[in-house]
Amino acid sequence: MEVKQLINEAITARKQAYAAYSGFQVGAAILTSSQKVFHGCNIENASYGLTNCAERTAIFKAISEGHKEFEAIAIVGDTDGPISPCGACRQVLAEFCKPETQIILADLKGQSVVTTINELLPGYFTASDMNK
Ligand SMILES: O=c1ccn([C@H]2C[C@H](O)[C@@H](CO)O2)c(=O)[nH]1
Ligand SMILES: [Zn+2]
Repeated sequence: MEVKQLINEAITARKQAYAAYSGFQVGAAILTSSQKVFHGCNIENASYGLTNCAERTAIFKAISEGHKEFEAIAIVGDTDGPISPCGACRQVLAEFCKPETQIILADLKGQSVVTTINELLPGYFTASDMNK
């Protein structure tokens, strides 16, 4: 699947955003190694800290349906230039992205960048860091 196609899937997913407090809608689409696409949007809460970002929604949906291998994820918001995932999402991405998994960040104006987890969160904490 083309980068542009996955961005379009994320743009479609964004329409489902529940952004009652920030008014900032985000969409995500994750492509599994079996070429299946799962969608996600941000889901806010009156207790603000309980908000789930779009990319985590997409990842959790895929994981909960038995898909753990990912080729790419696209994340889209109405930013000036590619959206920047929050720290919590970077750590969740680190759990499930391979070094070569394409992390596609985009805005609505056609600007995008393809990056990797090592670029987004260098030195991230991982399971193999634990002596046990
Ligand atoms: O990469 C991002 C950045 C922000 N948000 C959401 C969280 C919150 O609902 C709103 C404003 O931060 O945007 C995402 O879903 N993904
Ligand atoms: Zn986030």
